[in-house]
Amino acid sequence: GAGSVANTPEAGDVEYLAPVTIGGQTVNMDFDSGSSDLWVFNTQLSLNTLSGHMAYNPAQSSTFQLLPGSTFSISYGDGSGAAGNVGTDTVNIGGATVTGQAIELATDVSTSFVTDTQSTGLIGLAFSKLNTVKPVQQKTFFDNALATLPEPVFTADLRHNAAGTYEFGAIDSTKFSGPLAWTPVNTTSGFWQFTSQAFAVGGGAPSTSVPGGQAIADTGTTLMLADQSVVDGYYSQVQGAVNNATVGGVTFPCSATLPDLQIDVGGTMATVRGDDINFAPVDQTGTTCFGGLQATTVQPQIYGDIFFKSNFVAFNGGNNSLGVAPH
Ligand SMILES: O=C(CN1CCCCC1)Nc1ccc2c(c1)OCO2
Repeated sequence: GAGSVANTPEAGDVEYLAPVTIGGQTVNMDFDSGSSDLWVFNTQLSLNTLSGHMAYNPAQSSTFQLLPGSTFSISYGDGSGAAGNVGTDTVNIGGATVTGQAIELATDVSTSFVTDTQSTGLIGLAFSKLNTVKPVQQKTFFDNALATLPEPVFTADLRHNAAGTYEFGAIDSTKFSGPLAWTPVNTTSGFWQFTSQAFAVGGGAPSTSVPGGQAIADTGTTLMLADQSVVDGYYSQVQGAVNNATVGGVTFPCSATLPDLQIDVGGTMATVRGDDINFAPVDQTGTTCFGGLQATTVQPQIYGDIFFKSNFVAFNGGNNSLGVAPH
């Protein structure tokens, strides 16, 4: 059946966590449409590493089974990572249930995960070809659930400083306004990748083509990482915006009024609210603010939580497409 869980933003909308029940144990996890491993803090880790975290205890689960000789090792674009061994267990997310789901048990996690005590790990929702388990690659929760879901979809409803929803198997049309604009997804890279070739600022004239012209929908990335041409075009319309090498990106006066950004999603222009592009102050006085739109030199572009706060997104694993609508 379908499943629906509330998600909760950590302070500053840095990441969005939602409850996952693994072998009867409910833990809060980071749902990440930009990766394809489900890994958890667990009782193999040292007490220092576990301090402040919830942890999955496979010994307490009657349905856990070790996958002898299986290991995983994952590293993310921000340089963080985790590694360990692997078993299977029953996973239930708001009623959507998968038996025999690969549960990757970290025996090593990088610092940013240790300090992020609200997160018990990640649930990857990109395509299974990116899964890092060896010697036999494993499937994501969504991939395993596809055949049994009423509809082959999951949806992300992320909000600024407020609870939202992750839903599996149904599209709740009360969560967005107007029709969903559907775009085909290119699954070659293993991401939810689509064409994004133009942008406009504050309702101005659309740009011409953006180099590379590809983007991925990534709930696991906090910001919106776009081509330099988009970043330059947008912040040229923000008084006092500067590239601030000290803090590592574009900042502007917190008092600035930020224009909306219109961005191409498979031929339809989606809007990112200017308010959401004012991400956070970088100083104690709240004078200088850090932009939610930043440049990436790698391709594809990465449309993270800044994009999702203005747009409800449906991920269709039946026909490999994305549906986007304002919310
Ligand atoms: O690494 C991530 C997302 N990642 C998801 C798992 C938790 C830790 C953060 N995003 C990211 C951050 C910076 C990047 C990048 C991707 O690609 C280039 O620079």
